[in-house]
Amino acid sequence: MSLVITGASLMGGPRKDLYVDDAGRLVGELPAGAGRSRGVETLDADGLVALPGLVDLHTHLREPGREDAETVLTGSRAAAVGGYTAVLAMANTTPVTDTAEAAIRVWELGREAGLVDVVPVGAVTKGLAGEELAELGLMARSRARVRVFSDDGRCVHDARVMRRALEYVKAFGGVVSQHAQEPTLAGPAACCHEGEVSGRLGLPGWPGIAEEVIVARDVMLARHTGSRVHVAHVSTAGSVEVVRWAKAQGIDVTAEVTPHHLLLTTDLLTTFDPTYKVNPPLRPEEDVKVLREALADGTIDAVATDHAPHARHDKEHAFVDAAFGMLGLETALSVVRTVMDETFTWADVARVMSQSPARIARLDGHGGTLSPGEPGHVTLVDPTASVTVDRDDSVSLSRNNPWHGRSLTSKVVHTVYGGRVTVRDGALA
Ligand SMILES: NC(=O)N[C@@H](CC(=O)O)C(=O)O
Repeated sequence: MSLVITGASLMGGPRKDLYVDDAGRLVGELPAGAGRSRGVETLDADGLVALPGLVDLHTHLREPGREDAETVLTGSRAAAVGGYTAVLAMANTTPVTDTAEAAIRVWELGREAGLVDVVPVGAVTKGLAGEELAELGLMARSRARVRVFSDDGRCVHDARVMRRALEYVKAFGGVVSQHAQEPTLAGPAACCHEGEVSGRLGLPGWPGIAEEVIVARDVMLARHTGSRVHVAHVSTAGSVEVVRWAKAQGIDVTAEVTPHHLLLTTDLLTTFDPTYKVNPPLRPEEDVKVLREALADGTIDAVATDHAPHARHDKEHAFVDAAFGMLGLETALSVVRTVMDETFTWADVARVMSQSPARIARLDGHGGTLSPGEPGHVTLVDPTASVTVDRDDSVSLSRNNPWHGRSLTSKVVHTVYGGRVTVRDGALA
């Protein structure tokens, strides 16, 4: 059945009706009101902003291995509620996604869930051990069409392995997404940002320089190999400086920032609440300010959630012992809208949360522009809503939600995936 989305403002521009045909493709814009007479399913979007379906470059779905924290199905639900129509599922599952079979399995689970495109990320190295390259070519050529490779959770710290990986993925337009954390500078005990607060609280810290030296090394390796590198969850002003320099040299580098690194700061450590323990750690206000500026000026290409669900028994520990990570899929758009000022337009939101991530991941069928011929993936947002986050409202299996109790601006109301309404009035359809 075809669908008409009526009265939405396209990326904050003029109000139009959007028509999705029965093959799930955007047919084109109709003048407002024209859709109502066509005798097809109608989705009322009066007063809402229409964005191309959001794409998350960095999601942890936990299946296989930790289905008590999240599954492909529950993570897909959280994604849809957050306005996403595609997520890249990180490889640090048990077993690790380091073979074509493992990648196909995740991809199939995503198809079964049927709520978003679940695109597996392949590990760079076998078992994330950082030594031997995983089956990069087989994963790329498989039905799962893997294009993004990452040992996320661990850094590909061996420069020789990183160089090989970059050379290898070049052959099929792949990219290495690096978790930049130099392991001798950020030792195994490090649990938060190294600085004044960690010193005062006596917590072992991980300094910004541990990220920056890897980013600097990797952009040089990308230049040397003529290949493409992506910096996952950039968290410091120094990393931004390196990325800005590298882009100016024409080096093929892209970068993402998480919603939490755009708002939350190191001071939250004083609560000793392990909800705020995340990797890379929350940084000081000075870094947050630079990250926002870099997102606005395009130095940082994308917002990616790093949605990292954890079961209670892994999170509810003393700060030093708790697992790293926080939820993000359901709140990402509202956080971005809350932290970025009015000069950051809806077209900018579409760029950093849909268009650029789709381009970086070489995703088929996520054009990110709502143009005719693109698949009917549409996110409809109420720009005036204010929501107070309640962690128990989540459709994720986990509750490690750092936004609990906070008021955020704007809210995803409906999500349309391939012409099918997956979320209506904020709830799964
Ligand atoms: N981002 C996180 O804090 N956690 C991630 C992996 C990681 O440590 O990067 C996870 O898988 O839980």
